Amino acid sequence: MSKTKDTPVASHPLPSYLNPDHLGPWGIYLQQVDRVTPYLGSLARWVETLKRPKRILVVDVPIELDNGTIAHYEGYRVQHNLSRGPGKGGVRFHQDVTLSEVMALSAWMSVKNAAVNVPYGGAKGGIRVDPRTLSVGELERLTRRYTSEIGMMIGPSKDIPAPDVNTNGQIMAWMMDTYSMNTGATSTGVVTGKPVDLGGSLGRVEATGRGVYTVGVEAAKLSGLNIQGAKVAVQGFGNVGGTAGKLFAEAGALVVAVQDHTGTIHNAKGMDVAALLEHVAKKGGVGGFAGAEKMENEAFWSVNCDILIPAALEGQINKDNAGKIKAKMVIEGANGPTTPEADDILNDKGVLVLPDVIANAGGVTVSYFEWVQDFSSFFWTEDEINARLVRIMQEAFAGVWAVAQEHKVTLRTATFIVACKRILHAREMRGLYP
Ligand SMILES: NC(=O)C1=CN([C@@H]2O[C@H](COP(=O)(O)OP(=O)(O)OC[C@H]3O[C@@H](n4cnc5c(N)ncnc54)[C@H](O)[C@@H]3O)[C@@H](O)[C@H]2O)C=CC1
Ligand SMILES: O=C(O)CCC(=O)C(=O)O
Repeated sequence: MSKTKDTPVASHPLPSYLNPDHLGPWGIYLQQVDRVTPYLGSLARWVETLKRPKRILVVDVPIELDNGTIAHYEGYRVQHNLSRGPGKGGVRFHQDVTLSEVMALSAWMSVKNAAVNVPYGGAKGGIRVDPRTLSVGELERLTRRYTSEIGMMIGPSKDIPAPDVNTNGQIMAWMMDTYSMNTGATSTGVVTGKPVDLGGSLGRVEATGRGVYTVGVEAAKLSGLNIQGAKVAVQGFGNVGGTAGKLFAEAGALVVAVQDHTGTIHNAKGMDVAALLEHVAKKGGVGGFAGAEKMENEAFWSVNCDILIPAALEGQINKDNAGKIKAKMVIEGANGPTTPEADDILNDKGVLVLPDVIANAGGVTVSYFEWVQDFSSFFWTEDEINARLVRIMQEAFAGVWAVAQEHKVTLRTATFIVACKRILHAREMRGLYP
C-alpha cells in the first residue's frame, strides 16, 4: 500500500513504565496530549512520538557519607524528545523524585522549548534525595558521581542540564567541572545556570520569575486586570516564586499570602517582599517572618487574591482545592502544578490559567542565551538579556493567545497546539531512518 500523510499509525501497546492509567505526573501529561490531538491535523499521525520518551537512564549513585557509611541514591536522566535539537532541562534533587515525575518534566520541557521556539528537545533529570540532610561535601560528591553516571547522555550538543528544585549555580559548577574532567577539556556549554564567573549568563537566576511576571502583565492587559493594587498569593518562595513575588510587588501589586515547605504566612495589606526574601535567605523558609501572620496551610487556597502563582511542586491545585480558589488568574511558575480535573474546574469558574509550558519558559530562554554565549565566548549585558527575554515571552504568549481565541480552547491546550505541531513537524521532516 502506498503511504500518505493520512495513513493511520499501527497501534502497539505502551511499555509498562509508560502506563497511562496511573495518576502520577506522566499520566497527567498523557491526558494533556490527548486533549491536543484533535487539533493536530495530519500531524496527529505522529502523536505517539509524544507519548514515548526517546531515552531513559536510571542510575545508581553511591557516595561515602561523612560518617564513613556508603549510601546509594537513585538518579535519572530522561530525554523525552530530540526532534528539534539537543535535550534541555533541569535537574531536581528531592526526596519524592520518581521516574514518572522526571518523564513528565522532560515532556513538559519538549513542549515548553517548542512553545518559545528555542532550538531544543526536552529532557530532565533528578536524584531521589533530600539535599537538606547532606553536608556540603556529601552534596558535592553526590553531584559529581551523578554527573559521571549520566555522562554518556549529556554534552553541549547532546543534552544540557540546568537548575531546578533544590539545585543552583554551585551544583551546575560541580557538574560542569566533573564533565570537563571526564572529557579532558573545559566545556562550559554542558550545563546552564552556572555562576557568572564560570560562563554563566547575567539574568539567568531571575529569568524564570521575570518570565512569569512578563506573561502575567500581558494576560492582565488582555483580560482587564490592573496589576497596581492586585492581590497576589505565591506558593513556593525559592528561585521562581521569590523573583516573581518581588517583580509583582515592585509593579505595585500586594503580596498577601506566601506558602513554602516551612509554612504559610498572610498579610492582607501586602508584605515587604525585600524583607521576606532576606528572611528566607537567612532562615531557609518563610516560616517565622515577622511581617505577616501564620496561617493554616489549607487556608492558603481560599485566600482572597486576584493572582495565584503556584511555584513549588506538581499537583498542588487539584479537584479538592480548585473550587475554593478566588483568584482571577493563575500563573504557573511551577511545572505541572494543576491537574486536568482542576484545570476544568478553574476553566468553568472563569479563572484564567497561564500554563507552565509558556509561563515559566523564561528560565530556559535565558539558558539558551547562556549556551549561545558560551559557544561564542562573547557575553551580553543584563539589559540586552532582559530585553530579548521579554520580547520572546511577549511574542510567544501573543501567539498562544491568538490560537486559544481561534479554537476556543484553554491557554494550556493552545500552547500544546503550537508546540506539538512544531515538534511533530520537525519529526516528520527528519523522517524515521538513518
Ligand atoms: N529554577 C528554574 O529556572 C525553573 C523552575 N521551574 C519550576 O518552578 C518550581 C520551583 O522551582 P525553583 O524555584 O527553581 O525551586 P527552589 O528550590 O528554588 O524553590 C522551591 C520552593 O518550593 C517550596 N516548596 C517545596 N515543597 C513545598 C511544599 N510541599 N509546599 C509548599 N512549598 C514547597 C520550597 O520551600 C521553595 O520555596 C518547580 O516546579 C520547578 O520545576 C520551572 C522553570 C524553570
Ligand atoms: O534552564 C533550563 O534549561 C531548564 C529549566 C527547567 O528545568 C524548566 O524550565 O523546568
